[in-house]
Amino acid sequence: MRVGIIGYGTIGTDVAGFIQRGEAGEASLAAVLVRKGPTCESSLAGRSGKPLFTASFNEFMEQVPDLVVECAGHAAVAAYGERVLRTADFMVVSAGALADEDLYGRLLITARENGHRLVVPSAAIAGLDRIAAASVGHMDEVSLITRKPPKAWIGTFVEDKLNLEGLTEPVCVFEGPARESAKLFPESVNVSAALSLAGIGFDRTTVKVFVDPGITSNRHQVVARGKFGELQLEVGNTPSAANPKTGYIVAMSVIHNLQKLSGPFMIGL
Ligand SMILES: NC(=O)C1=CN([C@@H]2O[C@H](COP(=O)(O)OP(=O)(O)OC[C@H]3O[C@@H](n4cnc5c(N)ncnc54)[C@H](O)[C@@H]3O)[C@@H](O)[C@H]2O)C=CC1
Ligand SMILES: O=C([O-])CC(=O)C(=O)O
Repeated sequence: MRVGIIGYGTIGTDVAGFIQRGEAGEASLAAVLVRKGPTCESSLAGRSGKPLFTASFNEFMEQVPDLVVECAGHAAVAAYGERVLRTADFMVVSAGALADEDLYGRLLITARENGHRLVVPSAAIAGLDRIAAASVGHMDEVSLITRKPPKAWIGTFVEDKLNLEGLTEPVCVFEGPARESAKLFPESVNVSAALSLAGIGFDRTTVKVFVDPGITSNRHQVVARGKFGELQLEVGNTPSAANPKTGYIVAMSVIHNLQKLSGPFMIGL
């Protein structure tokens, strides 16, 4: 399976490294779409030889990837999604982009018409297998509480509202439906979108977001109730050194999905 990556930041670099070290099953790395490009990173050699680094989307797609992994943010999903799905499967890490109903609808139609798939990995959250199965029946509630340390909010609008360095207590910076949280925190609460897509949708999934000076990991608590029974879980993701908003687990989850999609055995669906 030939893979293309859009975005060579924190997640994209990790994903490329895992693939080149042979850790992504049968997947090989065909090309990386960067914003300004070809860079010195074109020296990234490994299992797939040297993948093409390019800033040209056409050149990128000419490498004929079977699957494109988006690791570049909401705008990239909107800019490239339909064009990717005409010729390849599309794995969307920036799942919050799909809170735009119109975009989500167009991506699904394009995928269906062209025989490709839109794939959302679990990424920073857990339990989507159970939530998705549970949503086959009636569900009463799916809720999420996301908490991240102050440094994870640097560079977001939260920085303008709070003195991040001076916080001594957790502060709730959002409470409402997932459709709003996914749009309001494009780099930080994509988990609310993945949870919504797995379960009862963006409007019924409820979300609270906290800046919490008392923690060192990025924490996501999920509660769900319905005909299936109930689920309560909490994950604590180690923040990446390169970007404290993002947990290392995100790239690992992408790699696990590449293993599933390219190989003979699937688990954790
Ligand atoms: N689903 C989930 O659980 C999570 C999703 N995310 C999403 O993943 C995105 C990426 O996260 P990081 O790698 O930590 O961010 P990052 O800021 O370290 O890297 C993003 C990279 O994408 C590049 N880029 C942006 N637009 C591009 C374009 N049009 N073409 C090519 N490259 C482009 C940037 O130059 C940058 O190098 C976040 O913005 C967020 O939306 C992040 C963490 C968890
Ligand atoms: O990595 C995390 O813990 C979650 C994250 O940034 C997101 O959902 O966008």
